[in-house]
Amino acid sequence: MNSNLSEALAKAETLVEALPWFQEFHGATVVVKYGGNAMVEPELQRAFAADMVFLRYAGLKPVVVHGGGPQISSMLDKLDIASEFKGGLRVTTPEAADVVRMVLVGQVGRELVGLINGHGPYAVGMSGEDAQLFTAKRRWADIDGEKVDIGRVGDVAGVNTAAVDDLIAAGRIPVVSTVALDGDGVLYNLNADTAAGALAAALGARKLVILTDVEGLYTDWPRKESLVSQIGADDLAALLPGLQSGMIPKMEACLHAVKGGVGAAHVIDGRVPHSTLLEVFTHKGIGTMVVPDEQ
Ligand SMILES: Nc1ncnc2c1ncn2[C@@H]1O[C@H](COP(=O)(O)OP(=O)(O)O)[C@@H](O)[C@H]1O
Ligand SMILES: CC(=O)N[C@@H](CCC(=O)OP(=O)(O)O)C(=O)O
Repeated sequence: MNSNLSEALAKAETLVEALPWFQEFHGATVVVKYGGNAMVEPELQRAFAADMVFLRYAGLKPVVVHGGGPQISSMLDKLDIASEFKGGLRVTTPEAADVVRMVLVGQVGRELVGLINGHGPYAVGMSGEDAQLFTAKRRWADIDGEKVDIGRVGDVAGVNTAAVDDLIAAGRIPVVSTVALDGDGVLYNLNADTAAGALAAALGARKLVILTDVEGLYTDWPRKESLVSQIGADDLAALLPGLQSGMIPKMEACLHAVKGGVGAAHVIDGRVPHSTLLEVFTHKGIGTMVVPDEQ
């Protein structure tokens, strides 16, 4: 067999390997959370945008929720506004909340919408404020069992999926920026993992996929051998109090999603190009998978 033909056959095998997953996930809603740390390379952003369009053409219904922590930090630095994290959440003054909205809605969200729409008229950006997608309520950080005031940081008090449902029904790819108002119209900064978990549960999504800058969850961070490939909801709940920094909202979101009826929640390495496709369409998947307890 000549080398051109064997190369072509290898490609055909890759496509055929994906067939069961195309069948399994046809018509399924998948919420993909794209973390700010996984979008620092332009090439990775382009690959991510192509993957979302691929999912759509493969018959899935992707909904993107994006972060932008590093991008917010860099804008706050430029504006000389101090910022720190407590329990994985940014302490947010009213002034910082305006910057968070400006960066997430006006910059990061726009860039992703533009990249996806390089492939056709699919992406529509929206903020948690639009059509009351999210209603916020004040959130405190939990530091060693103590409630700590972190300002304008919101938890999700309610999700109204109507506008997202409309966009999905029209064949669009919603791209969600995670700021929201409370009942009095006060602006809150929602952690993007938290918002993605809540949205996945409210939509009855089949999967939540969280792209970050690490291979997955380590039970004993950063010991390499402690990387978890699969964990049940109860075991994860037992592990949560011992987790640190950015992993806290991520794993809380996974737990919230699977407890809320989502089939599985994954934390995967967004530094790997096309990691979402590898997760959805290959036998082994990648990263850490959180499953409901009955599995
Ligand atoms: N147990 C853990 N397992 C994996 N990563 C961890 C763990 N504890 C802390 N981390 C840190 O969490 C980071 C991911 O969170 P974060 O920086 O908030 O990412 P993102 O911008 O994708 O939301 C990793 O880069 C890693 O440094
Ligand atoms: C309350 C809180 O921490 N909000 C986050 C919102 C952005 C985010 O979650 O971005 P990543 O997904 O890139 O971490 C922040 O201000 O950084």
